[in-house]
Amino acid sequence: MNKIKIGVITASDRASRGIYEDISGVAIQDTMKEYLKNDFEIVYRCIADEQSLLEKTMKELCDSESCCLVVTTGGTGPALRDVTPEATENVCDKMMPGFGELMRQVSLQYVPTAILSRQSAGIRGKSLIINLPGKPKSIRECLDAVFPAVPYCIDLIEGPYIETNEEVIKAFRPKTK
Ligand SMILES: Nc1ncnc2c1ncn2[C@@H]1O[C@H](COP(=O)(O)OP(=O)(O)OP(=O)(O)O)[C@@H](O)[C@H]1O
Ligand SMILES: Nc1nc2c(c(=O)[nH]1)N[C@H]1C(S)=C(S)[C@@H](COP(=O)(O)O)O[C@H]1N2
Repeated sequence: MNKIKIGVITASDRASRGIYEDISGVAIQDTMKEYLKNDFEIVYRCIADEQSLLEKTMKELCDSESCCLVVTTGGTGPALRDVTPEATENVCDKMMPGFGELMRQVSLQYVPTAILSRQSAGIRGKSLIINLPGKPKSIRECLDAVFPAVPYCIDLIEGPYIETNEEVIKAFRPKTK
């Protein structure tokens, strides 16, 4: 069986130019290592906040690399160059607004500016794309909230069966009988 692939896309003008280190992209990778029992491979890209480049990269990770999950960080706010949600919407067949709703609700416990994030999620083919904000500390805050629903979502789009380390994060799968 092929190894599961997880895509990580950092959308940051400055991290992509090497002005600062991409702490958030690394935090997503570290979180996946903690969460997942499956053997998996990360497909990582750190790119500028350019909508066409974001769309091209999302398509590449979903279609050519066959990532069952693609997690993005950055570019979800109101700034002129923040276009990650638009890119996500353009490449997705269907949007999954519940992810953004829950992440904003949980994030409000940490920062009042959580309402500034337009983060969302959506399905492209057999891939789930989830947007996270750019701030390094937001990665775990958001993923801990939504990840319990991710394995079942991937079941429903006919992706691989994802198993989690239950002492870290517990996947919820509704009983089918
Ligand atoms: N990938 C990242 N790694 C480390 N720190 C980050 C990253 N993304 C954002 N940050 C930090 O969070 C702050 C706010 O994030 P925000 O996404 O608004 O940055 P930004 O100024 O739009 O980034 P950029 O100019 O690189 O696109 C940044 O100033 C930076 O300190
Ligand atoms: N959990 C969490 N969510 C958060 C934040 C945070 O620090 N933690 N920062 C907020 C801020 S200040 C902004 S501007 C928006 C958008 O961030 P982005 O443009 O880096 O994606 O995310 C918000 N969501």
